[in-house]
Amino acid sequence: LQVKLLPFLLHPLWQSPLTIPGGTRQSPINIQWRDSVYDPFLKPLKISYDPTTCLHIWNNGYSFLVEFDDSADRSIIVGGPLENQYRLKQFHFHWGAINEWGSEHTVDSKFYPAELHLVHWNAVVYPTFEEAVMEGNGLAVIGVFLKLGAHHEGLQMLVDALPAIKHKDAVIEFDVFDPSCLIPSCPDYWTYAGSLTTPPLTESVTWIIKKQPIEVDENQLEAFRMLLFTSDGEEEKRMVDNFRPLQPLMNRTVRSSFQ
Ligand SMILES: NS(=O)(=O)c1ncc[nH]1
Ligand SMILES: [Zn+2]
Repeated sequence: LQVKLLPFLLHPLWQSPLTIPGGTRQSPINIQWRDSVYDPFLKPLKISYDPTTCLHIWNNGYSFLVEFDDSADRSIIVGGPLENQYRLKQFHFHWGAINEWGSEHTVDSKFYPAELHLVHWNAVVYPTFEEAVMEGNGLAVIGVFLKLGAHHEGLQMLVDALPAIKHKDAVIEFDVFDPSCLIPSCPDYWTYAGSLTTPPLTESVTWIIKKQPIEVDENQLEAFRMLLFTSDGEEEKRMVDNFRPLQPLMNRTVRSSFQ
C-alpha cells in the first residue's frame, strides 16, 4: 500500500507532510455510511447568504475561489452542529483529471468527480479569520459533492468566468452571486471534527458534508480542468487532481442528521 501512496506522499501540492505530526483530526476522510451515528440533537443548518457580499473570483494557484465581504454578519450559517453563527468567507472546489475521482471526502470509499467547500469562520468568538483558523471551533466548512448529470444553471455563471482567470493570481470582479444555489435542497448532512485540507492543515474545522450531491454536466467539469496551476508565461500545468489524500479517522465518530 505504501508504494501506492508514494505518488500522493510526494505530491507537489503539499510541501508539508501528508499529515501534520501529532495530527489527530485531519481531513479529508472516508465517510462509512453504516458507521455514522444518527444524532437526534443535531439541528437543521440555517443558511442566510446576501448575494451582494460577493467580491471577486480568482485563481490562487491551487483552486479557484469566490470571496465574500466578511466584515459584518451578512452571509452567515447557524444551527446544525454549530454553537455559534459563522460568517461566509469564500468558496472553492476540488476536482480530478477524470470523472472517476476528484472529491476530497469519499462516501463508502466512492469518489465524486468534484467537491465544493464553503468556508465560514466564527466571528462571534474570534476577531479575525486568521485567528479562527488556529482554533478548534474556528471554522465551519460545508462540503457539497458534485456528480455528473444535468446542466447546473447556477454553476454556469462561475464557469463563464473561468477563462478570465486561467492563470495563477488572475482575479476578476464578481459582484452578485448567491452560493445557496449550489447547495442541495435535501437538509441531510454528516458532520465531524476535522482540519483544513490545504496548508496550514490546522485542526479548526467543523465539517458539514451534505448527503445529496448536486448535478453538473461534462462541459462544466471540463471547464474546471482548463484552469492552470501556473502563472502566465510559465510552462502550462493544468489545474486537476487538487485534492488531498484521505486521512486516518483515528478516534472520531461521524454523526448524521438523518436516520
Ligand atoms: N480545502 S479547505 O476547505 O479545507 C480550505 N479552506 C481554506 C484552506 N483550505
Ligand atoms: Zn477545500
